[in-house]
Amino acid sequence: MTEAAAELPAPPEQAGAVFGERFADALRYAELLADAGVQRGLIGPREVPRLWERHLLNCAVLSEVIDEDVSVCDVGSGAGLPGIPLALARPDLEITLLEPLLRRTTFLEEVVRLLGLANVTVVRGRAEEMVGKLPPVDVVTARAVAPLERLAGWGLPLLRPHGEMAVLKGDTAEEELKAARAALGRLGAVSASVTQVGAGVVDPLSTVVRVLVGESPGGVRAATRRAKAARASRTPRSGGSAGRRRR
Ligand SMILES: C[S@@+](CC[C@H](N)C(=O)[O-])C[C@H]1O[C@@H](n2cnc3c(N)ncnc32)[C@H](O)[C@@H]1O
Repeated sequence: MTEAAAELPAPPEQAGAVFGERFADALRYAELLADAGVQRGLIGPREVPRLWERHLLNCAVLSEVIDEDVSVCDVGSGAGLPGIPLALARPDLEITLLEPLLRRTTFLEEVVRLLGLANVTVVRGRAEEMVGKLPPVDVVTARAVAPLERLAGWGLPLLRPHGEMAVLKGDTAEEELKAARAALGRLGAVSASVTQVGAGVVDPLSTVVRVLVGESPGGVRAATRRAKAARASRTPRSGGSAGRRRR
């Protein structure tokens, strides 16, 4: 065991109720973060003593704003936060962990395999390059990835119509939302609010910015682009790849 891993505290009492029958896997995930996660520079050694409260539980309580049996894409998942705690607390969710860095996706794939997380898929890529490549999801989650306005530009186009982005934010949540409101509207958001979750589990509570989209997630321009792409894929073009395939 590394020096950092030795600093991992016993799980708090609430962890049993939050992770239920997957509590042993949550314990294993905390150990993996404290050990391999720190060794590979995916999480700072100073985070280890507060892994449970600040990371696993803080992320798992995001499940309070997520409906049953929906698909989720965790953008910029890093070492699996909030995606892995969510998948452990909510086996009913279909979760995609989207992360561009190979070192991190390698760790995520190892975690998924070691914990046998059948409801999790790891995809390597940048969110803004995944529109049209990933099936649209019901919910996009994120934590510590980018300021809200930029994140919305990446995350909202990944949603299906009437989907929701639920982002864990710190004290700046209200401020960021205020600054991003106009941009959110252009991106197809129909409502946005700040809420707190985790009563009885985490103290302080976790702050979540919730952004709901309407019929055109990603905004009018993105909807037009998608419609054009769909038309192009249906229309065989002479000299195009469809034509070549037929010969
Ligand atoms: C500070 S880390 C946060 C990781 C994790 N969400 C957490 O809370 O611990 C930011 C992560 O966002 C990823 N990222 C940065 N730009 C991205 C993009 N355009 N699309 C998807 N992920 C991105 C980075 O590779 C990194 O893993």
